[in-house]
Amino acid sequence: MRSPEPSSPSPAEALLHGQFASWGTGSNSNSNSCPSSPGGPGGLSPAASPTLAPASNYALTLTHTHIHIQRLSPRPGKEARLLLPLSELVGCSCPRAPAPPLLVLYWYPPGKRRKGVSRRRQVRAYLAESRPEAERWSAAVQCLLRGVTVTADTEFSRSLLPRPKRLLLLVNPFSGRGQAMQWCQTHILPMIREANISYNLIQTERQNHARELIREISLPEWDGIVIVSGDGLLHEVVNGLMERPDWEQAIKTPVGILPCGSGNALAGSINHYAGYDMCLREPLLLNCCFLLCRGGVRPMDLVSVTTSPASSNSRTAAPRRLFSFLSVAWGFVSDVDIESERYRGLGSARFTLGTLVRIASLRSYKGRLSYLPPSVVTTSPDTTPPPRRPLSRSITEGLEGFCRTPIHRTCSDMGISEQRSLRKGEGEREKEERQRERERRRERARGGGTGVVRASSLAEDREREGEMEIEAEEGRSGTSSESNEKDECNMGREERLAGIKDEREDEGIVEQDSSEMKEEDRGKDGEGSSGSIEEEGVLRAKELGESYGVDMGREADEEPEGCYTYQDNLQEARKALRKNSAPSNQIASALFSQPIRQEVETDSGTSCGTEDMDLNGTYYQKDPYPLDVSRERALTISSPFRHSPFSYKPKNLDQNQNASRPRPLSLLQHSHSNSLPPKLPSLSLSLSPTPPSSPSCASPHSSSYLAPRPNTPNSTSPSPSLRTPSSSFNFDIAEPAGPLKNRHFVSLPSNHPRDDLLPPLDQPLPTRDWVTIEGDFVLVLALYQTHLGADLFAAPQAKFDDGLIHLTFVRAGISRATLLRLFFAMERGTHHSVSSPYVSHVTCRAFRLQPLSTRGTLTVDGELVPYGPLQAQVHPSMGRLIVGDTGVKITRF
Ligand SMILES: Nc1ncnc2c1ncn2[C@@H]1O[C@H](COP(=O)(O)OP(=O)(O)OP(=O)(O)O)[C@@H](O)[C@H]1O
Repeated sequence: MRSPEPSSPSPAEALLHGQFASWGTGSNSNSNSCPSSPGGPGGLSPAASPTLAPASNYALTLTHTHIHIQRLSPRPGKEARLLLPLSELVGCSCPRAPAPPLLVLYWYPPGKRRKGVSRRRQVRAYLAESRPEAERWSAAVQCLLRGVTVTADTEFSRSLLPRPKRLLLLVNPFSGRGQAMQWCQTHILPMIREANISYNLIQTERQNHARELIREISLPEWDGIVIVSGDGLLHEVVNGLMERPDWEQAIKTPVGILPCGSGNALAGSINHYAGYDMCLREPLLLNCCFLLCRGGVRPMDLVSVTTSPASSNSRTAAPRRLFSFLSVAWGFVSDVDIESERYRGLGSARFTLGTLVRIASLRSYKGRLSYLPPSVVTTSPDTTPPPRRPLSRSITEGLEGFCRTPIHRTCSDMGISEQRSLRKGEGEREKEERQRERERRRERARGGGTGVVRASSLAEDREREGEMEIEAEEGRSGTSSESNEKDECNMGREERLAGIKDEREDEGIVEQDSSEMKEEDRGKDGEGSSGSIEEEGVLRAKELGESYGVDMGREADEEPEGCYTYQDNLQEARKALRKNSAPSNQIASALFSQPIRQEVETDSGTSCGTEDMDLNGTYYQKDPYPLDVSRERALTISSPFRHSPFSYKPKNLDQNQNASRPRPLSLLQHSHSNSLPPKLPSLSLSLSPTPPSSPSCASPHSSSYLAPRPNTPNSTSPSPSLRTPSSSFNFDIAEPAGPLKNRHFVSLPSNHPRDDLLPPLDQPLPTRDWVTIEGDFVLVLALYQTHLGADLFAAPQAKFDDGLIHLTFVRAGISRATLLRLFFAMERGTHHSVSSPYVSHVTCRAFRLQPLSTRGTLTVDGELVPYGPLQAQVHPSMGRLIVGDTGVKITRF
């Protein structure tokens, strides 16, 4: 028995006091197995009661915060006391007659404070003297759990209890490793029922199913909408709410998340906010489910994101607006997110693996980032009262025995049709659309696609990084922007031409990375020169540990705090993979299995490989679209969702890969863009207010303050799409990098909240207060929650409703070791202390991102959006999130 040295409550504290007998047979009483949750397996059946005899007697005292349990016989005494905090209870019940008069407590104490050790479910049952006594106790405990004000004089009865909360559970059976339905059976539904919450569970059948449902349901019937999935499904729900005509009211519906995806960023933030240790998988799920049952709601910021139109016919298409609760990512982060789809079977370890693979072939992207720093940061408390929800009908399906039967696809009395025919139609439409898209690409290819690409040697880059770091140290008083500008000025045209010449000489080397390795090895007098260029991207990652070991050591010398070698990084990477408990053979098979080979074949065939060979030169006019073949191949990898959305069976790795959501499975095949690191320091930063001199700068391209600096690459050789000044922003700047999900965008209601800090996407930004940075980026990440994944504490300062966007951007030139270190530090949230002149963390209220590289990936909440200019503004406290009861003053849902 847990005995945290409880002191006996004073009589004044006691709300109730009574004597009970234990329930069960002797020492087995009050174990986890007896009794189980109401109606669940092993539940209390009348037949069971006569065989079980009371074994011990207890005195129970209920206070506002605890249930004090003192064993009276046999062996009374201090050690036979249990203090059961109400904060660890999800519910209690008193089973109906003819079951014996029991008080059943559902207790989920946290496990030991070790990562991954989860809450343990304990069921404690006490036999009351009479049924009314058991019911009185049950009502009293539930009143306390549900925030009903009570005193010692209160006459406790069921009538004091508010009606049970009703939750709409939306389950994506394919999220993460496809365990959502299984976890519903084993963890989620039992706990929700123990908390006396009514629910209606619907399995989504396809993409946008949740979005469509949410647009149409009658919201007052629900106290909350809960996603049993990853962050992607919540993105659908938020946008479904915002697409309703009554969006203003609708978006105030509390939303919650029970993590069954791979990233589970929001769940990680909720877990952190509750003060729990970082955890993954079932422990995380149990924590979040527990918090959900406790039922606290907090305001949550939403960010309105305006993206480029998806259609390539941008003249007619309008920018699209969507709402985001988590992140906008460009470059490294979005690449890893999308490309690691192929490792979906690994669960969250897919991101670790994806990170290693992407670091092995690092890219940079040319672009322009503008942001509006917060002048006065105010968090707006959620003052709006929760909407009243008239009880129109009971939606709780028969709970009794629910867990014994397999869960049906929907447990609903709402008459939601399966829409199978619609799905079929959509499949065909999608196919046609893909065909059309391919045609368009071929046409463009014939016309000559363009790309701005370049590369340089890693060794040179390291040197530059070292210099920059020294500079940054010396001139700490100045900003990194100053040093960058200084760099820019120092870098003369001749030097650049020489650099270009050097790079040209490197042509013919298979891959940029390989060339980097060779150069690096040369720089090391051949030391550790593995020389051989492995075709496997991942082999490269592995080799890096060997062939870069020396170099990383050198970097460690340059950076005194880091006796952190690449070997260490790899060690840590391995540990992380182990921690994520993806079996090593699974990871190995993911590393060496078909998808990657496929990628390599493609690489060495016509797409990336060819492109990467050319990357060694400077800007170049690409040959008519060498990517087409591989692209087509990539695009024809279809989602199994379309084939068997209902099947739910254990998957092996391949099946898992196939069962992933309909995202491009092989974006690596059409990987493309600028290689890293760039040879020429090309960052330019402009701080408004240095307003454009005249209103003639209608186009950001022609704007003086946004115009590329004289020595920036696109000023020397801009790609044709950038060269032509236009009066407005050209959405044709890029095409979507891969098949966008089968999204049909519904026009938003006209009375939507305005982005008052932003002009339309095709207009120049305001001249005051904005900061603009132009150059080559490795990544830009805008985050508004603390976590980017359940184990990536990427924005430690973030709060659900701080009214801020937390921007992290990493500029080209950063070394692989530093980048890897940054990501490992991110697990602990200590990455802000990783000192590198290439890494910046700022907060803002709005930002605009203008990719100038022709291709890349952009994600919003981890979902692919059309590649092109994008802008976003935070709308403080617009939504409401179920975060649980964490001792903070909160509104209950
Ligand atoms: N039944 C379904 N079949 C196919 N796709 C679905 C289905 N239900 C939802 N989806 C789509 O799949 C994506 C769901 O992914 P989700 O984010 O929930 O899981 P995940 O990607 O594993 O987790 P995370 O986003 O945390 O990494 C969403 O974009 C959603 O639109």
